[in-house]
Amino acid sequence: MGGSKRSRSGRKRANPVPNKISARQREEAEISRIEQSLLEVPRYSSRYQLFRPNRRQRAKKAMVEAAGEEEETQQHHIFRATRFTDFPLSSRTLDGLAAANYTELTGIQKTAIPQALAGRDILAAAPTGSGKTLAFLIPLLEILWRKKWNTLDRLGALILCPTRELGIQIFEVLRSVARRHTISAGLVIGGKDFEAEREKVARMNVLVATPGRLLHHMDHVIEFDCSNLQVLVLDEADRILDMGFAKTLDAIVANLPKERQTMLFSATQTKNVKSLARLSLKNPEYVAVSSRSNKDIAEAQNEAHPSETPSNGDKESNEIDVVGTPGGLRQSYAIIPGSEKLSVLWSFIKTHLKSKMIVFLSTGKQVRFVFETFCKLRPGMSLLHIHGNMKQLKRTDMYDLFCRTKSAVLFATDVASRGLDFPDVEWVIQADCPDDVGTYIHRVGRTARFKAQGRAMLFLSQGPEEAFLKRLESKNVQIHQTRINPQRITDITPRVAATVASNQELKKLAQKAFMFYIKSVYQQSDKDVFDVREIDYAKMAKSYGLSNVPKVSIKEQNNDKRQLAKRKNTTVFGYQLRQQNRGRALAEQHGDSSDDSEILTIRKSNAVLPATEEDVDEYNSGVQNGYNQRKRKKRKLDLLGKLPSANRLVFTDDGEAIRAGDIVESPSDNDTSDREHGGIEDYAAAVSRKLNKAAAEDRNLEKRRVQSLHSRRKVKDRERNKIAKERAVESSVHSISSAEEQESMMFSPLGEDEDSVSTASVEIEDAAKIEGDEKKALMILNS
Ligand SMILES: Nc1ncnc2c1ncn2[C@@H]1O[C@H](COP(=O)(O)OP(=O)(O)OP(=O)(O)O)[C@@H](O)[C@H]1O
Repeated sequence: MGGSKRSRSGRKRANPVPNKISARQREEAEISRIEQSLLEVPRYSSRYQLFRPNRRQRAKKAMVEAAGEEEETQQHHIFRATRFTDFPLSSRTLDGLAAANYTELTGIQKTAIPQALAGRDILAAAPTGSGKTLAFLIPLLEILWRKKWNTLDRLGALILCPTRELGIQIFEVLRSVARRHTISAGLVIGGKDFEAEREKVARMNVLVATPGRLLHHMDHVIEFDCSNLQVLVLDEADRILDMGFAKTLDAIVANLPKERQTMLFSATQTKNVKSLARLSLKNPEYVAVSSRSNKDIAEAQNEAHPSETPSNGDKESNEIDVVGTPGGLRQSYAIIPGSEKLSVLWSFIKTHLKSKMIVFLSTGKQVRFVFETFCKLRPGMSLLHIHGNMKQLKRTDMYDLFCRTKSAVLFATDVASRGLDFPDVEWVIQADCPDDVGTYIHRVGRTARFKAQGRAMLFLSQGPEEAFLKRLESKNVQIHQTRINPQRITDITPRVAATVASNQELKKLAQKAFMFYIKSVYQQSDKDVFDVREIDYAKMAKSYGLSNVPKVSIKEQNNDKRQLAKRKNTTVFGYQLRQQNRGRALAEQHGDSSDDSEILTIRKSNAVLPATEEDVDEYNSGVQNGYNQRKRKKRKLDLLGKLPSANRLVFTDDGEAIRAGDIVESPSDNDTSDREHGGIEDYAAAVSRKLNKAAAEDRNLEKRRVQSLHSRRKVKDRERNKIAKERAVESSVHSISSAEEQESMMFSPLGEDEDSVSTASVEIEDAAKIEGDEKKALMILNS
């Protein structure tokens, strides 16, 4: 056909595209240029190290430093980048970033992106609101683009995050920066239509997912193939790696190829080698960036090496690396009596009517109670609430509404504490003390995001909670005391009491909020900070508008996981895994189990329980196990005549905790004979008496059953013998049987019949009747 065409005029025209490069060729040239420049990206490893260097590595480092090579590697142009355009990125990604108004790099983006682009495993820690999302999304897009990923290649990248709202948020950012890429991406989170997702999930190249829902797809969608996965990202990695998600994560990782790039991001990064080992990281780069002036603080952390042992109690000190709070954040705390918290909170809201704030509370029940009560008291600004047990649609509505609104209060559980990027939040109030420093860091991180300023206020109850300040101090969290002027506090207790008294629903809610709060304090593992015995129950109940203190009983279990594990001859880890399956406990912890009973039974656990409703959703496989365990336990209790354990703690109406074994109940009680005891020995004797009595009853029952079985069998035998005897007579008449047979029949068990007469007279009468009938029949035959 030739390389040229003729024009209409007949003149020979040169080929229009002899030198023009096709789009494909251009892209290939771009890929090879980028790959070339990434070949030289040096590792940080001589400065940023996750694992303690061995002697040889230390010697090598010393040599490198002596030769001044260290300086040289850090001078690589990629480390001097300040804008996205300084990085070797595809024009597709750069266009997407520009369109979304991202131009300058943040600290974590500067340090993490080059290492990630070079294909290395990464453990990244940077303060909240410092742009970690882009730090993993950009490399992920680039890696798939360089590999020319398309639909036929199936799943190429997977991003796991702990909550649904965070999943939605990450997906939105992905959509905005990947607008010029041709890959497909999907969002897989709980609370959405599974069937609708299942059709699409297998066709996606990138998935943003919560662990439970993803595992559900892995288990139920045959076509869902992850064997080609290139990149795995764990956002809020320490949360996903903790005990709450352990089982699900392990199951997910088992479905993924070992040859992949893994990236972990969080503001409170885990350095626990054991939990990291589950991800099979390959020589990971540890990238930590502090808030202050966005400078890397890896040098300071070089000495702080990860713990090899699972921690007990103070989780942060061993496992979690806290890289500080955002630079624009001012933090303060106030010490107030627990019973005055609601009044102080109300007064605070009333003096900040134009602000946008988040109020964190421990349980879903408290969130609902405070929200409903404050709504009724009408503070004069919008009130919203979000917690794990809300319907997903309502949850998303609340999230959207709070994002859009300029001034409002959002009452929330820790479901909203991680990763969420609500714009322009001015205040974060922690009305209840957070579980640990990690939770504190994430909660306050909902304000002062990126370059914004923000304020955080922590309410600590007088007493043990003040010890939380020491925890913050140990992690260099700068926090200042604010003294509350009593003159400026409006005591809302009478108004709350009147509102609660006039509304039965609210009263029930108040009771539950009270009980679940006590329970949440009791379940905390840091006993120096959280102590139920220090709570003034009467005052606390009064502040919730209740005239009586709701009864709360707590079943105490052994405090020490290790001891328990030892007794059960299992590892601590094994014990913790079993603990996670307690689905109901999870639901209760976050507020909204369906248990309406007045008396709440609390089982203590030191295991870190999943924190959100989706955990419950996602651990539904575990729920069945928990249910069976509870059923077994209930049967055991029934056997004990429903006697409680001697170690159980029971709270009196005055809030005093006493052991069940030490209770002397009133004579009016039904079980007085057994329960009137003054000490553990009497109590044990009572239990043992009860058990012996139950065992004796069981034995009698069994004896009677065996006896009746015997007598029935004898009657049957007798019947059989009668018939046999008849047949023998018959055979002698007709000469059918042999002589031996006749003999055996004649001497067969006739003697026993007499014994059984008394026990089965009715049957014998019948047998005699049959005998007579048969004889008649024979006679007729013979005649
Ligand atoms: N390079 C950038 N330029 C401008 N804005 C940015 C940049 N990187 C991130 N941001 C903005 O900063 C905010 C916080 O980012 P992001 O949510 O990624 O923080 P984070 O570190 O993941 O926080 P958290 O620890 O709470 O999850 C977002 O609003 C995001 O749009």
